Amino acid sequence: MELPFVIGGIFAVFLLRTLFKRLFYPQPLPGIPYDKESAGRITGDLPSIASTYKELTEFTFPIGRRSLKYGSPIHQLFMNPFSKPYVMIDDPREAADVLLRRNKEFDKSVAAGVWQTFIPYSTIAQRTTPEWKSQRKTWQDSMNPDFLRRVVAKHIYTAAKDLTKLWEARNLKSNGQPVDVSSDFSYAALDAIWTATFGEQLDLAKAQMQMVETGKKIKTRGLDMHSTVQYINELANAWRGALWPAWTRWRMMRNPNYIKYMEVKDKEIDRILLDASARFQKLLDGTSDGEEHDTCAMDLILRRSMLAAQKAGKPIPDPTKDQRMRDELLLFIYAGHDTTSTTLQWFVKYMTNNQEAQTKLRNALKAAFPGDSLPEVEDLISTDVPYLNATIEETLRCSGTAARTIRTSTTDTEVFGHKIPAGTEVALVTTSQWHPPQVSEDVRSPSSRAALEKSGGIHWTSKPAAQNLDQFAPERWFRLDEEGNEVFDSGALFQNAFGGGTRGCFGRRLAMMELRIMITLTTMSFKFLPVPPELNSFQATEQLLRTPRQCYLRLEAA
Ligand code: HEM
Repeated sequence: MELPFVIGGIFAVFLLRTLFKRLFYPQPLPGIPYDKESAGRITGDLPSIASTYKELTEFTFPIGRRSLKYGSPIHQLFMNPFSKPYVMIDDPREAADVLLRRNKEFDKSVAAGVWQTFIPYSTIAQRTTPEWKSQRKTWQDSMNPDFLRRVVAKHIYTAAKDLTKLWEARNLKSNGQPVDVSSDFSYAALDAIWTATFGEQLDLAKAQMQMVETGKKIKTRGLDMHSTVQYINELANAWRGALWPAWTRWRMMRNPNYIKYMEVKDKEIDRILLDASARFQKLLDGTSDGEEHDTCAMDLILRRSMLAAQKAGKPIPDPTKDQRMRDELLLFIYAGHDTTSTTLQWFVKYMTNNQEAQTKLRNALKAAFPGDSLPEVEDLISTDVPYLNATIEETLRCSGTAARTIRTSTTDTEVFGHKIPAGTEVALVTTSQWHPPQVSEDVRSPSSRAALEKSGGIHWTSKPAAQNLDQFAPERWFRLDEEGNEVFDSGALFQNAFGGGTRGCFGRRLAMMELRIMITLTTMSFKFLPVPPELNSFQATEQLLRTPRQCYLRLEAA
């Protein structure tokens, strides 16, 4: 064969091979550590993620800890074939900086996923556009502290009381044996967020109590709604490792279960919206703006939109046709249910395993709310109990309920001195559970450096609060003030559990109120006694959230 043909052939094979690799193999971002073996296969990190998941039923924290192995607080993962690498930022300080101060370079990620499929018109599924801002503005007042105190708190309080009654019933039947309470939290949290959003009761904890007392299964509308809501958590798994996310979504939307749950959910929303609209049509007589009739977040928004139409002389809009309103209401339910339920499950586990902290918390609550009965709702939400605040912060830190929060770079930028091209998905660690590898100050962003200087120049890992991070210790959230008094310090550590910045958790105030009420009523009503090791695993099952695999309690009246 002629030499030029041979050379040409070799060149063509080389070219094809390079092209094939470019098209099908992971393309690491220069300078950012990654797993070499993963980069050498089309499926990237998927096999190692799958095996980690198989062994531990979670992957975000264990894979994130690779940063320790690399000695770098930033690394990259090849999560989906044929797509760009994910950049993992495992440094709480730089994560907070991206969330709080770098909104011009990073926006909420809207990669095709569970929200984009299930509730595409809700705020969580959208980039931060002018439309998003206007939609957020419409809902802003539903998280106003006065609205929460006046309208929402009593609903959460009722749900928390129902939970304590359910546990009284469980305790009577249990003969001192441990009982699985994971679904109790799921029911109580859905009871709470459902009434806070729609003003109607689902009475899930009450239905459970009836079942515990009679030993018979019952079927209620509330239980149907619970299964519908739970379905979204299961959906999250469908995207993990999807070769082609758009195809996964297409297939899912044709799944009979998906269709069934969608129908149930749509029917229920239609009914609720039409009932509320009819109620306000009778109430809005033009003499006042009707604020006193609000019973929940939906009422506030619906009444205002009806009032605006009335004032403009336009026909009252049909709320069932308002896709943005429907999806935002559902977002309240989905984002506000499992998150609080999961965090509360971790809370009781930390209490069970830290009896001293539990006693301190109960004593602090009893000192704040003296007397034989539980505090009334007004008293409960207006009294500051520093040890309760510290326990909540520590629970959020240790539980890592939402393990990461994701941003997309909107422009070519840098993190830790590494180039991050526009359109890269950046996964930010939400908890301070270990010390990240150290880097020199000059590779941090200017805003990160300025923030350190402003806060006194001490790096967080050298603070007393940041020692023994694997231990549950509410005390780390206290500092001494000028007079030498111990005071609660919410800034003792970086707390990214709710994300942050413009796109941080919208329901944070509601969530904190709910944690406050649920924790106070349950801790004042019961002692959480130690449970045997075989029911005391701290392993998590990671779906959309990190949920404890086991959540058993041995209760005793406090
Ligand atoms: C302990 C409970 C909760 C935790 C740990 C939690 C955590 C989070 C996190 C990590 C995010 C992403 C933030 C980001 O990307 O920066 C988020 C978003 C969100 N959360 Fe929560 N959440 C909780 C409770 C709630 C509740 C009760 C609601 C009720 C309405 C809620 C509504 C939302 C909404 C609407 C968003 C989307 C915000 C946006 O995209 O702009 N969350 N939450």
